[in-house]
Amino acid sequence: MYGLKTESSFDAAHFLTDYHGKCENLHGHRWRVVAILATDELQEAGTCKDMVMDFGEFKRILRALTEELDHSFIVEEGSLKPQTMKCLEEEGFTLSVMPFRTTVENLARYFWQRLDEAGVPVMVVEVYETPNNCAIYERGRN
Ligand SMILES: Nc1nc2c(c(=O)[nH]1)N=C([C@H](O)[C@H](O)COP(=O)(O)OP(=O)(O)OP(=O)(O)O)CN2
Ligand SMILES: [Zn+2]
Repeated sequence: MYGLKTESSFDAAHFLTDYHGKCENLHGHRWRVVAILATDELQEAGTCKDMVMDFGEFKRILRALTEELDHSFIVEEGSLKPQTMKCLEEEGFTLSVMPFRTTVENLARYFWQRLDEAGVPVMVVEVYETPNNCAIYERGRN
């Protein structure tokens, strides 16, 4: 088994719905996303011969995904009143609406699924919410 690992980070705001503690309040993180690809065989020919995939392409794909959320407010769909959403939009804030509670576990699954949809052989995604706290989502556990 061959593996390839890269990472990308983004800054965003969020809050946890139905959380009883400080995380129920709007706050921010610098989320660090670490992605690991895995394949049994390397590519056989061409510019990517003997590679899992080109690092440049892997980094570009992951960075594009983190860039989508960078400096946005990640909001769980339905967690704010429609008029609140309207006001935030009218104020010009960038909202990233997600169909899930914005836990680091769900964000790890989100990035795993987006990488899978991009056609890369993703095995594991780790998302660090703080330097010490990380959630992991792995192939075969979806
Ligand atoms: N299993 C999970 N637990 C928590 C999550 C989560 O996504 N999954 N998220 C949060 C909050 O988002 C919160 O921002 C993180 O809280 P905390 O660990 O307390 O982070 P701090 O940086 O504030 O830690 P301090 O040690 O207090 O500085 C909570 N739990
Ligand atoms: Zn948080």
